[in-house]
Amino acid sequence: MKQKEKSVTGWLADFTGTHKNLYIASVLLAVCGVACSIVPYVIMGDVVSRLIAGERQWGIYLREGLLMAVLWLARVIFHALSTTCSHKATFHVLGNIRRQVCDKLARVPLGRVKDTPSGSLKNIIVERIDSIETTLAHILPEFTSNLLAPVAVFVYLCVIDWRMALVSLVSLPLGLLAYMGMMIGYEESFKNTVIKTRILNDTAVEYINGIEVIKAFGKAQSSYEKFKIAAKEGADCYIEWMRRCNVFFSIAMVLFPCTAVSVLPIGGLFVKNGTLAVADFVLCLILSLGLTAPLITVMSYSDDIGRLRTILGEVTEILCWEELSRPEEDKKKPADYSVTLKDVTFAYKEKEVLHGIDMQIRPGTVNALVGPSGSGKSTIAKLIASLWDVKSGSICIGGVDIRELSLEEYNRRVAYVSQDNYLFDDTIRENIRMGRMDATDAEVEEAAKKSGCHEFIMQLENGYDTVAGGAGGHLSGGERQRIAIARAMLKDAPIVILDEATAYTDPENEAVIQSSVAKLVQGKTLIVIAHRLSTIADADCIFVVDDGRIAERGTHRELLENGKLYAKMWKAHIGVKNSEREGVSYA
Ligand SMILES: Nc1ncnc2c1ncn2[C@@H]1O[C@H](COP(=O)(O)OP(=O)(O)OP(=O)(O)O)[C@@H](O)[C@H]1O
Repeated sequence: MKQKEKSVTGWLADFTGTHKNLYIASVLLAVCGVACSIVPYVIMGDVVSRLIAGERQWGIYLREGLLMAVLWLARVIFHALSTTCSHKATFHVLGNIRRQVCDKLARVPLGRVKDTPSGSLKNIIVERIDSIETTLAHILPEFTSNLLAPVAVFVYLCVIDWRMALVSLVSLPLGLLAYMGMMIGYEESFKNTVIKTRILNDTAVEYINGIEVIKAFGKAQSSYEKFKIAAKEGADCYIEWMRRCNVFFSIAMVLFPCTAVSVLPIGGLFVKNGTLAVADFVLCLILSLGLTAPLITVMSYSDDIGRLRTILGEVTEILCWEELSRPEEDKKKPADYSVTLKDVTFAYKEKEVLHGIDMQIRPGTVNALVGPSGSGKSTIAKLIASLWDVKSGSICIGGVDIRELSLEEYNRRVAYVSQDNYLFDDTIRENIRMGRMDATDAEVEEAAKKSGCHEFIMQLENGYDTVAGGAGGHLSGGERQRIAIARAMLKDAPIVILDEATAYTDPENEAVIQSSVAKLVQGKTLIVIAHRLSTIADADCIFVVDDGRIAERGTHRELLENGKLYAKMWKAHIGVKNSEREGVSYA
C-alpha cells in the first residue's frame, strides 16, 4: 500500500534499476550533441563578420566551413549514441515492468485476476507497455537537447545584444497562450480516449474468445455490432477532441515561429540608428529563426508524457493490488498432511458465500465435498488450494496456518486439478512436465500411462510432441482432464484436490479417469468435489455442503442412515444410475 504514494518518477527509477547509468550517459551525450549544434552558429557569426569586413582569404572560410561540417557530424554521432543508450535502458525498463506485473499476478488472489477482463490485462502487458517505448527512449535525450539548445541560443543572443535577445522572444508568449487554449480539458479528453480504447480492446478480445458461442447461437451480427459501436465511439471521441484542438493548434503553430516579424523591423531600426552592427543583425536573425522550433518539439512531449503517466498509472495500480499474505519461507513445518478448516467465512466482494465452515481432514484419507450447485464446494477447494484467502477463520495444514507457509512450498505440497484444465500452447510433453519441470521424458510418459493418456497421445500426429493448441483446443474435454491428472501425478504432491469434471460423463471416459485418479491418490490426502455420488461412496468422510455451510458429515452409510440431504441426493442419483453400469470408486 505504501507503494501507492510513489510518484511516476519514483516508479520509473525503480523500474530502471541498475540501468540508471545508461540514462545518465544518454543525457550527457545529448548535452555534447547540443554543444556541437550551437558552436556552428558562433562560427557562422564569425563568417558573416569577416564577409562584411571584406575578408578575401578563402582558406579561412574553408577551414571554418570544414569545422562546421565536422561539428554537425559530431552532433549526429552524439545523438545516435545518446538514443542507443536510452533505447538499451528502455528495453530493460519495459522488461522489468512486464516481469513485475507477471510476478504480481501470480501473488494476488485468483479473484483479482479473474475479475479483470483478460483483454485489459493482455492489453496492458503487451501493447500499452510497448507503446511507451518510444517516449521513454526518446524523451530524455531529446527533451534535454531540445530544451538546452534554445536556452544556449538565447544566452548567445544575449551576449551579442540583449535587446535583440528579448525581441526574438516576442512571439513566444502569444504562441503559448494559444497552446494553453489547446490544453483546456486535456486531461479529461485524454482519459476519455484511454477508456474508449480499452473498451474497444475488451470487446475485440471478448468477440474472439466467445466466437464458438457467437457462431453456435447465431449472434455474429449482434456481437459484431457491439464491436462496431465500440470502434465508432472510440473514433468519435478522438475526432471531437482533435476538432476542439485544431484552431488553437493552428494559431500556436503560426505564432511560435514568427520571430522574424519582431526581429526584422526592430533589428533594422537598431542598425539604422547605429546601435547594432549589420553582422550582428544578420546573426541575430539566423539565430532567432532556430529558437522556437525545438521548443515546439518540447511542447509536443506533453502528449507523450500524459500517455506515459496514464500507462504507468495502470501498471502501478496492478502492482499495488493486495497480495495473498504469505512469507518468503515457511514459518513452521507442518506435522503431517492433515487439513483443518476452522470457522472459515469467505465473500466474493460483498457477497458472503461461506459461513463458518469447520472441517477436519485426516492425512492419507479420501474426502468428498458434495452438495447442490452453487452451495460453495469449489470455493472451499480453491481456499484450500490457496488461490484465495479466507475472510475470517483459518485453514491449517498439519497444524500450521497456510498463511504462515510460503506459496512456493505450499504449491509443492498441494496439487489442484480443476474442472477448467488449461493447457498451454506447447507440446503435450511440456504440458505434462509442468507438474515437475525437472521430470525426464520417461517420467512424463510413465505419468501419462498411469493416467490413461498414453494411447490417445500416441494416436496424435506427432505423439508427445503434438502441440496442444491455445487452451488445449485440439483435445476433447476428457482428454484435457486426463492430461491434467498426469500433470498432478508427476507433481506427486501429498495433498490432492480434485474438482471432478461434470461434462465428460461418457461411461468409458469416466472409468478411465476414475481409475487414474485412484492411482494418483494412493496414500495421499484427497479432497474431491464429487458430482457423481457413486464415485465417492467408499470415501472416508463425506462433507455435505449446503448454502455455504457444512450441513452433514460422515461416511456414506452414516449419511444414508441420517436420512437428510445426502440421502435425498443419493436417491436421486441412484434413480439416474440404475439405468447405467456401476461406477468405479476412487477409494
Ligand atoms: N468469481 C466469483 N465471483 C462472484 N461470485 C462467485 C464467484 N465464483 C462463485 N461465486 C458464487 O459463489 C457461490 C458458490 O459457488 P461455488 O462455485 O463454490 O459453488 P459449487 O458448489 O462449487 O457449484 P457447482 O457445483 O455448480 O460447481 C455461488 O453462489 C456462485 O455464484
